[in-house]
Amino acid sequence: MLTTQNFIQLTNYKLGLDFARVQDQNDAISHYRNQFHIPKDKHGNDWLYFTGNSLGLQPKNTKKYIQQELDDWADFGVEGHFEAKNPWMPYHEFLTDSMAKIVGAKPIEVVVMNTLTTNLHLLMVSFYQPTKTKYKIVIESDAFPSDRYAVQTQLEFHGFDANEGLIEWKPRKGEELLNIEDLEAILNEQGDEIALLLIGGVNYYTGQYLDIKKIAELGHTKNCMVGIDLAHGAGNINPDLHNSGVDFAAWCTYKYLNSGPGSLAGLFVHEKHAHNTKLKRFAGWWSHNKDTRFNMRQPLDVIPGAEGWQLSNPPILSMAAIKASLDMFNEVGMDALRKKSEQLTGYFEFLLNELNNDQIKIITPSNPNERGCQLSIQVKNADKSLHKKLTEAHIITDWREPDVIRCAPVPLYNTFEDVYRMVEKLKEILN
Ligand SMILES: Cc1ncc(COP(=O)(O)O)c(C=O)c1O
Ligand SMILES: Nc1ccccc1C(=O)C[C@H](N)C(=O)O
Repeated sequence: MLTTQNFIQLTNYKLGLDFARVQDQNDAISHYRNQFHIPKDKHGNDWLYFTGNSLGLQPKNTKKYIQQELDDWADFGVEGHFEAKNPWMPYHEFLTDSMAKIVGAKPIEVVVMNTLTTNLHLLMVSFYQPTKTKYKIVIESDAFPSDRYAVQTQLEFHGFDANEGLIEWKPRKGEELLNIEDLEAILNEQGDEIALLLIGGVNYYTGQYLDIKKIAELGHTKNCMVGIDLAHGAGNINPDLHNSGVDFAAWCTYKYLNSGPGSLAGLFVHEKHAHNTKLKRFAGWWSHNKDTRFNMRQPLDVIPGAEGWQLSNPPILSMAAIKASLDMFNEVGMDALRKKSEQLTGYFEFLLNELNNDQIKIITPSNPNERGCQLSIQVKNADKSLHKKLTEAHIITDWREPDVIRCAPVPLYNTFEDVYRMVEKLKEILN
């Protein structure tokens, strides 16, 4: 596998456009790019799209999958719940096995439902059970704002002061990345007061992929519940959720899982909690035993496992888009994706380092085991003009305040040539 180190050893090799093209020719999964709509400029040239970490591109099959459900709705009305080609009553079950594979879970641990922040709240209803003395929540200091707001309002909902109850796991002074030893220190000092750790598995800003298993071990040693936000992890890295031992996790499907803007989210509850019917939860009729759901007037009989956290009958049109994407993931497999991803991002990192420009600094870890595909490029004395110039050249990255351009070469549809051209343009703008 080509890592950054390999690239550096390849000193005799011209690492320019020719190299990028050879890499693309040798890429075993390059044909998947043709299965996506790639936005184009007015001359018909493909944009260089590096924002799959915000909104993944549309698979060409998505329309067909949604059209199938529209046709079945037209043809069968309510009977589509049973008569549709993919009957709507169990539709979410068609997504479970593929989704479980993507995050390394057992099928009983996974369900697709709601949206990410909604799922985090529902999971906290069950897994944030504070007492008067053990009530604090740890998040990473630069958690995505939605997670921070969710946690603050959970604290307030339970009658605690959100400032006092929230503990931030911070990078050390002058650094951007988190150290697991610092989380350990927080737990050693305040573990008796901490009820929950809710951590972004891959940080949205730095792209740092944290050691989820270690976080779970540390949290559990102090009897804390451990939850992971996998928004930037699902479809990007292999989080091995079941073996990690985390209690719960949630993620969206519109980033690396290419399921469309605002699409439904994933939820994971570890098998060890699957049969604990005593866990508090907010329920709805979709939490209830499928065999007796339509008998009506029944006391709640919760489905074991993740499905028992569902509330409502789900939006099938959104699920159809998820199915289109997951069928592709199932075919390609996370191992092949990760393999290419490490090469593609390694190449990107190499080219950026070759620029040798002290105005820019990659803040994402250089160890492939501590990152997904995203590189976050900090720009000294930044204003947004660099990002604007890239966008004007149809190189789509995103800008995150105060000074970072996030750039995610996605192995399913980005090429080595995309990466090469992006860095060439960056060089031109910086000079
Ligand atoms: C880490 C993280 N958490 C939460 C969210 C919010 O997700 P949603 O709007 O789907 O609830 C996002 C992205 O929007 C995110 O990246
Ligand atoms: N859903 C969106 C809608 C509009 C604009 C951005 C988003 C994002 O997903 C942002 C992403 N979570 C991020 O890491 O910045």
